[in-house]
Amino acid sequence: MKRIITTDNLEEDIKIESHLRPQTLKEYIGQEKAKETLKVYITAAKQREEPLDHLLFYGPPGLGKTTLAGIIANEMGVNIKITSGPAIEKPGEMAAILNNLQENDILFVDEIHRLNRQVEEVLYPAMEDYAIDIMIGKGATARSIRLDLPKFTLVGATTRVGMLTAPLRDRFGVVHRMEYYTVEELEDIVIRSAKVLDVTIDATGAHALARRSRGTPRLVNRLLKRVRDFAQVKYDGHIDEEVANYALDLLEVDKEGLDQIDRELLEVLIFKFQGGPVGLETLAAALSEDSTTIEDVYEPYLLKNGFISRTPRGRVVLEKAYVHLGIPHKNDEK
Ligand SMILES: Nc1ncnc2c1ncn2[C@@H]1O[C@H](COP(=O)(O)OP(=O)(O)OP(=O)(O)O)[C@@H](O)[C@H]1O
Ligand SMILES: [Mg+2]
Repeated sequence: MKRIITTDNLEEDIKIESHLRPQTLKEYIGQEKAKETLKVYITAAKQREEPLDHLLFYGPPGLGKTTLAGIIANEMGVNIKITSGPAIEKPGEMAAILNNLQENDILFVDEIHRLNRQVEEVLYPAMEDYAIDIMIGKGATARSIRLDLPKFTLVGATTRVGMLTAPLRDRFGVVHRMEYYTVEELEDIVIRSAKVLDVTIDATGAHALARRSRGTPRLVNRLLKRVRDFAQVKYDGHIDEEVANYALDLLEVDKEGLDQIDRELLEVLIFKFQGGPVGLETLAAALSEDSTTIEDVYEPYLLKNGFISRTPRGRVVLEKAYVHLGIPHKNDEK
């Protein structure tokens, strides 16, 4: 079964996401700290007619990294070239991309932690000196020549900042961690999206969707889209709390935004491992999931919301999980 609250970019999102993407910093809701500093950098760079410093955004999927990169290009009035770590296989491909940029352009590299080492090395001089070194000739006559590049800004995005090599990370002038959104921010986002999609939603409906969206704009938009169908077919096209809850219950997304898989993870921790601590690999095996998916996709939300915690000896379940799942907890053991 496809997980509705996966934060992955599903095919259904791609169709609507392009419409729903805010185009300016003003329309971009939340991430106040990032916005404040970006505004200053953008204004300063424009005044000096220079490119922005290289920027790295990291954080869980669906929090608006790609959107923000597009907005920055927009606000700077420059072009953006979009690519991703796994898409570039050879150093020559990276060199060609860089060489085709125009002055002050933005190169957005999604999943930048997945660049291979040789490709990554092309970026070092490019980021530092706006130049690339290319080898010409072979064997004894081989030599390297330096080719100047237009001044550009690299915007990198990653869900796994820990996997970035130090030389790459150090070349970013600004490193920003994306935060989960508050319920209020998600309400604003979903109300805005509803306008774009031409559906009516009231404050109670927006609240119901926002609460179950795990702090993630991509999810609140996806839930909106699903709920819209229910509203259209079973109600008169208007989304209020009742419609939202009805649809979300059918989709098995609970009031804390947890779905079947989250609950299963918690139950496995509780029943199979007596609440932990249990190592990531062991947990992954018990769930038949791979450990990176657990670490990148499931855990961040559970950690952030106090359902589990990470200890040096492994993951442990917290009180809140027992309460939420209605499982009696043997507190006396502690
Ligand atoms: N701050 C925001 N305000 C309004 N809408 C937002 C905001 N951030 C993200 N969105 C919406 O959420 C969707 C997902 O955002 P985006 O694709 O930028 O996430 P991402 O962090 O790049 O995810 P991934 O890591 O999967 O690439 C977009 O369609 C966008 O409309
Ligand atoms: Mg993205």
